[in-house]
Amino acid sequence: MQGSRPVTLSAHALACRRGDRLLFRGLSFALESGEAMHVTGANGTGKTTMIRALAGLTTPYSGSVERAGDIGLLDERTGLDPDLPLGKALSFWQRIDACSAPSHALATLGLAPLLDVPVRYLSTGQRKRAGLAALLNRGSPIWLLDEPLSGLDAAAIKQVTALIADHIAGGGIALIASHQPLAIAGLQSLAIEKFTPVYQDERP
Ligand SMILES: Nc1ncnc2c1ncn2[C@@H]1O[C@H](COP(=O)(O)OP(=O)(O)OP(=O)(O)O)[C@@H](O)[C@H]1O
Repeated sequence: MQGSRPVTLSAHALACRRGDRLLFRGLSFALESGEAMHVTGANGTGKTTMIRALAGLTTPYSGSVERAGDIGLLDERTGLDPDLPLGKALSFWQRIDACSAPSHALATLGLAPLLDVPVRYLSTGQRKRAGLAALLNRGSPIWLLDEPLSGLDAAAIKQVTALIADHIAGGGIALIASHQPLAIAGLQSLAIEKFTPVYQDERP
């Protein structure tokens, strides 16, 4: 997949804010080909915001992001046309991305029986698996996964965990924000702490 091109993702002293509120600051990490990191933190600490900054979808307040390799983002939006049958919705991106045929991903994720079902009729877990199929088809070396296990049953959690492990074993990078434990060997971790501003009372 990655060939001989280097695959890296790093952040240096990253800080992000939403509106007037600083969510976190001073986040640094560096991932290379074959490495994965589990990002944890309480609701609202800024995991999704960090992923969006890493993907270039939002500008960090300060700090920097560097990457070598294409990004594949999985979040709560599948990017699949809700009115199209699943098979056609996936094929649309196949043509745009000039990526591989979706059959492998469909079989792996148990989606083959759902190809004629409009995306809007898919259940939460089916939609999540459809988003993963689109991600697999894209073949991007750097995966940014925002809660990839939410809404999945036990069997699907195993399948998706195995897919992430395969991706890393194939030389990819995965950064995974998840409230759930991840059974992936060698996983690094990054805990985002809630930022508490320190106010200096300058009154006499
Ligand atoms: N568009 C927005 N405008 C203003 N504030 C926002 C916006 N989107 C998110 N926020 C706020 O930014 C903070 C961080 O949100 P974010 O979704 O990054 O957290 P999270 O760690 O991913 O949370 P969760 O674990 O619940 O998914 C939250 O307090 C949220 O209310």
